[in-house]
Amino acid sequence: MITVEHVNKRYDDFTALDDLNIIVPSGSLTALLGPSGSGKSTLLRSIAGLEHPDSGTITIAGRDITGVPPQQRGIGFVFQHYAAFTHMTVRENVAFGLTIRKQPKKQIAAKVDDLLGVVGLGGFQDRYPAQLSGGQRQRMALARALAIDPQVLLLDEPFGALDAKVREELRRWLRRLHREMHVTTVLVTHDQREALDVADRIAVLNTGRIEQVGSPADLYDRPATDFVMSFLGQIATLDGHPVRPHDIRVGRTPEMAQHTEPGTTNTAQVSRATVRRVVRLGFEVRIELQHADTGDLFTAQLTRGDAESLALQAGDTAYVRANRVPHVLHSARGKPPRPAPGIDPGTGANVDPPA
Ligand SMILES: Nc1ncnc2c1ncn2[C@@H]1O[C@H](COP(=O)(O)OP(=O)(O)OP(=O)(O)O)[C@@H](O)[C@H]1O
Repeated sequence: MITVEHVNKRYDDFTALDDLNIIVPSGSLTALLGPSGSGKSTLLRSIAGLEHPDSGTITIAGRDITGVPPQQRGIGFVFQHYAAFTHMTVRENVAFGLTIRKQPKKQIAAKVDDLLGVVGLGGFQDRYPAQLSGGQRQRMALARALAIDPQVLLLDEPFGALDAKVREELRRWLRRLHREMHVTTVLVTHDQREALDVADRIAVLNTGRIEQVGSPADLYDRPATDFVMSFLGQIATLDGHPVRPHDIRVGRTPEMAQHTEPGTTNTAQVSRATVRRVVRLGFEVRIELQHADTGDLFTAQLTRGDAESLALQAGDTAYVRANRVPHVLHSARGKPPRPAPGIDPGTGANVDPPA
């Protein structure tokens, strides 16, 4: 478990971390998610020992590491642009941390072969970094970070420089790797989709503070603040209520839009709108609509099947209704948070109920 308590970090008169508290449970894959400049990297680098907080404490597995040098913290670190040793082979790069720790050669060779297999680079051991693709280089970086059996793995936008398809593959791969190895992992990302895809816990940062920590479903369905709600996924406003685009029911008639899922109640009203544009994106279809009464523009997201059976086109009239409105726990930061079950009112962190 990593605990960060009352950590402050200023750069001149700029506050990068503002009395920040977070608990990262052992074995979790926690994403630090937030807009640019919210302090994600500063927090990660403080855990790594590459930045020194002005005040506060950081512990790993109960040990206060606040003043401990990075190499003695038991951490593996991977950056967006991995600084590989270009004159060393993949094998030598991965072995580096073990070689400088003067482990027996045979043991190192066995460990490195094992890790290269784990990251899917078996057979690439004699190549040089320049002979690898960007995705392969990042996997080599992961193998190198894992070689020292770290207690904690810290990843700073590790796939940020790669194209979308490779990123997606590596996310899936990271998820699997984490399932197999259970190393407590903290991943910095500004990409909400990446956080939702990969992490089992997400901490949303804003201006150097944690807005909320919880499972992806917690944050998505029960955002603690407006900021979390708007940051995690798109939000449309329908009749004054925030609603996720895929929670808008669209019909050709008021009755179709009125339909309520069995077992749910819904008091939202049906509104009339005009279809402005229909955008097909893979299996999803986005329908851009304009509210007939207010003139507001908003987007509904449908599956391709639903969209095809509706066959709406630009200019058509549609009827819409919010199927489900996210429940924001407290509407703005700074107001005393209403303690909700499972939320620590002091830190905003989610507290798992005792087993
Ligand atoms: N060495 C530094 N000197 C001065 N200001 C810094 C320094 N490092 C970071 N900052 C500032 O602290 C703030 C937080 O930076 P940080 O890199 O932690 O943000 P981030 O959330 O990781 O952003 P990004 O997603 O853009 O990397 C930023 O406004 C940044 O300009």
